[in-house]
Amino acid sequence: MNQYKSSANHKFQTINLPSSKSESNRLLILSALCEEDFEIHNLSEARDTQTLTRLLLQQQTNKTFDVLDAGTAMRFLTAYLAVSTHRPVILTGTERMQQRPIGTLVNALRLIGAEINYLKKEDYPPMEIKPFQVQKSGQITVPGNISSQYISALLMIAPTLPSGLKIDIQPPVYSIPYIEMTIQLMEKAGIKVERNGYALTIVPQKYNAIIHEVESDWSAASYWFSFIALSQLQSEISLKGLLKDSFQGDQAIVDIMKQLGVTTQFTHEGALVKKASKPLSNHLTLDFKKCPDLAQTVLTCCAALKVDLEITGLESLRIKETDRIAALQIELRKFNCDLIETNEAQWSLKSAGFQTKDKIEINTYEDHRMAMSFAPLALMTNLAIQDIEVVNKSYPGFWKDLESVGMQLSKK
Ligand SMILES: O=C(O)C1=C[C@@H](OP(=O)(O)O)[C@@H](O)[C@H](O)C1
Ligand SMILES: C=C(OP(=O)(O)O)C(=O)O
Repeated sequence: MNQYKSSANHKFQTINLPSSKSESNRLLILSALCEEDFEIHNLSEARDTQTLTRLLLQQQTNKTFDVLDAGTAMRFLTAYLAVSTHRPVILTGTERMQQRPIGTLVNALRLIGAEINYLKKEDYPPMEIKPFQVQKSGQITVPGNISSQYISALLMIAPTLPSGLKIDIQPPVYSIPYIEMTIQLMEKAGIKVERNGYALTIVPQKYNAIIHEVESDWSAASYWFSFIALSQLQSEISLKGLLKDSFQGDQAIVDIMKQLGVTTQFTHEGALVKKASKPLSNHLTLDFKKCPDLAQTVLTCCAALKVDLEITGLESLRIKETDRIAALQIELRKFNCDLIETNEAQWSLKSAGFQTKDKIEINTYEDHRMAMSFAPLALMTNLAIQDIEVVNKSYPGFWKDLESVGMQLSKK
């Protein structure tokens, strides 16, 4: 058990954020698909990225590819191995990974011509992937509302297919910024993606090697925005390496936090984040379809600020590292707040009753974002956060950074 306690004074601080996990994982796959290696600077140190790097390096010798709990690595490697392995291989992950569906992606790949067999349960990892023989189809339809990672995975392999690929994405389309990020990085590597609404056409093309500097991670930055939102008026923090014109959709945190009284000023170093006022309203309406990874940060922060929410766009949270909706419901209850499904795909957060006790224990459900999203609430009470190593998935330096701004950690 690990306990966090706030300290009184938070003056100006600088945080060296981790670099983007999403951008890093795409660059690794694109580099592997290119005949020459990319020159990638500032690659993420997240466990997910380290795992993907290691698995790609061991590609020639590995029989089993274990992605642990890395969803993007699982989805991207499924497509990558389906078109590039020269011998049958096994792709697997943690127990939770074996509960995160992959059937939609596998169906699309099978239509294209891939040979993939489930080893335990239909539509879920682990799978055996055999060498690709001939392309059977150059056109697939993929639902847009399960995981954008399937679409990114298909997009990245598309130019390497003998006949290219037309992907028809069936609306509604969730996590659009992640699809945009994939396309933008592919375009940077010289690939042309023709767009006609949600129909994307990629003719056979070769990737060009690129030099790329990975930006700081906006999802990781969100915990610092929450930290400032819960701090005293005028508190400030400098978040290094954040770009205003980012590849990442989670920069949406800037506009969300503005409504909670937090201002953002971009400098040549990154972003200067300041608590300028109290929340502008005690009732907000927010949609997380484009930024699902911000949901936990924003809901915990709003609960602590006693800001009620009407929420949409949480559906994909059920199939992430844990069922994030259920996890939030249980943990927010400990602060006397309720997250209620009011209608299908609509939720309300009732925050007015927010209260703390001397010490509150937070379970993290093997989900890094549960740990990091509740951590700023240690400004208000003692928190005993379970299984703190969970943050290594995306932000290994999180607790050290939190200590650097004056939070006290005691390990028990
Ligand atoms: O492509 C990516 O890098 C990601 C896409 C999103 O997943 P979904 O598309 O499954 O929502 C996001 O939640 C995940 O953390 C990273
Ligand atoms: C959902 C996430 O990651 P993944 O799907 O890659 O496991 C995340 O980092 O919040």
